[in-house]
Amino acid sequence: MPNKLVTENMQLRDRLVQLLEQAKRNQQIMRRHQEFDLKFIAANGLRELVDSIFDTLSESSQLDVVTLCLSDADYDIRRIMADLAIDQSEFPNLLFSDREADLGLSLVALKSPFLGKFNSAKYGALFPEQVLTPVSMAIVPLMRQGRLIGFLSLGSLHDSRFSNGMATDFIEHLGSIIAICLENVINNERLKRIGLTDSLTGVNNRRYLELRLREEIGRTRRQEFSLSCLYIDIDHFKKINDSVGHQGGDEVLQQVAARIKAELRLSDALGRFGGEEFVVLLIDAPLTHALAVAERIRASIADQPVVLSNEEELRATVSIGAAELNATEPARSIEKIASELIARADAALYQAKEGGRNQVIGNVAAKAG
Ligand SMILES: Nc1nc2c(ncn2[C@@H]2O[C@H](COP(=O)(O)OP(=O)(O)OP(=O)(O)O)[C@@H](O)[C@H]2O)c(=O)[nH]1
Repeated sequence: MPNKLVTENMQLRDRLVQLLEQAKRNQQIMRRHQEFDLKFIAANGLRELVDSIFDTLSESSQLDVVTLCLSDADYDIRRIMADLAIDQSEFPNLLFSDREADLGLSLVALKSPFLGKFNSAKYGALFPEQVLTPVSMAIVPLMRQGRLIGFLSLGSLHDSRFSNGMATDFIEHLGSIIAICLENVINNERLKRIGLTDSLTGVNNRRYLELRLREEIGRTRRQEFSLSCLYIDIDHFKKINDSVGHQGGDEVLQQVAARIKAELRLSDALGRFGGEEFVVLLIDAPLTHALAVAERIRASIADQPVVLSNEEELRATVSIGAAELNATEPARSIEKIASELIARADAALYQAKEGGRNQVIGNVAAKAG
């Protein structure tokens, strides 16, 4: 009898040790999950979130390949990435689907995680050839408010890593956190763009230009590089509206904005300042450079007719005034310096209009004074 008790006691002790170990392991897993959550939630913007999804998951979960596929039928997310100067080639594992149908039925119908062997016919779209081909995988649909916004795909070169019947709680939780964070950063970027973008032409608006000008003046003061400003106005725009209608006029505005943008560097800033007026900030550019850019813009608009959506063609021209920030500005408020720079470019524009339009004038006198 005592022997039986001793054996039972030992068995219970063993069981207790096992349970304690299990509890410790669970606690470690929980802690790791919380670390994931915190990293994703703390990501400051789209680039940081995508970086953190790939780095954190590949390293901490020892996965051989992680891909993220986002539904982007309107090209909206890719446009946001371009505006944020995020080069898509930096993220070969970030994929986009233009249409759900392109992903195949088996994927679109997936409403909860799938764990199992990799099957290229069904899931090849999520692990394209340029990325590593896994042996086993977990595919996690990313859902927001009942809508599929993409897939997170985890792949391993070991066939036992993911198999049918494994618990999916953690993976489901991971999917919902990533879906919320993605939606959040993308919506934030959309909001920023709405507040600082001109809805007709898609270029920045006046508010953005004014904020950016203040920033650039501050930088110019600290680093002593040059900053120039172009004030661009479409000539006789009232006549254009009168001849092709307001909608045709809107199309001219869009095409002029696109032609100006095509002549600028990525670091320059273009904004629609008012009706048919645009302002460009040329970063690290003295007046001579600004005049050359302005001349290219003028020619790119005057030399090619604008073709409207109804195929009607018309000639448009612009007048441009240019001014450079005076590097030896006495210490005055940034607001004052900003408004004077714009006013000097505007004064040069006035001279260009007076001089017969379709021309560029630089505010040389003001620069010297
Ligand atoms: N289609 C369209 N027209 C606009 C928009 N905003 C302003 N306008 C028009 O732009 C015209 C500007 O005319 P004005 O300021 O008289 O100048 P202009 O005819 O371009 O003549 P100059 O600048 O002297 O060469 C007005 O007829 C406005 O109604 C817009 O968003 N769309």
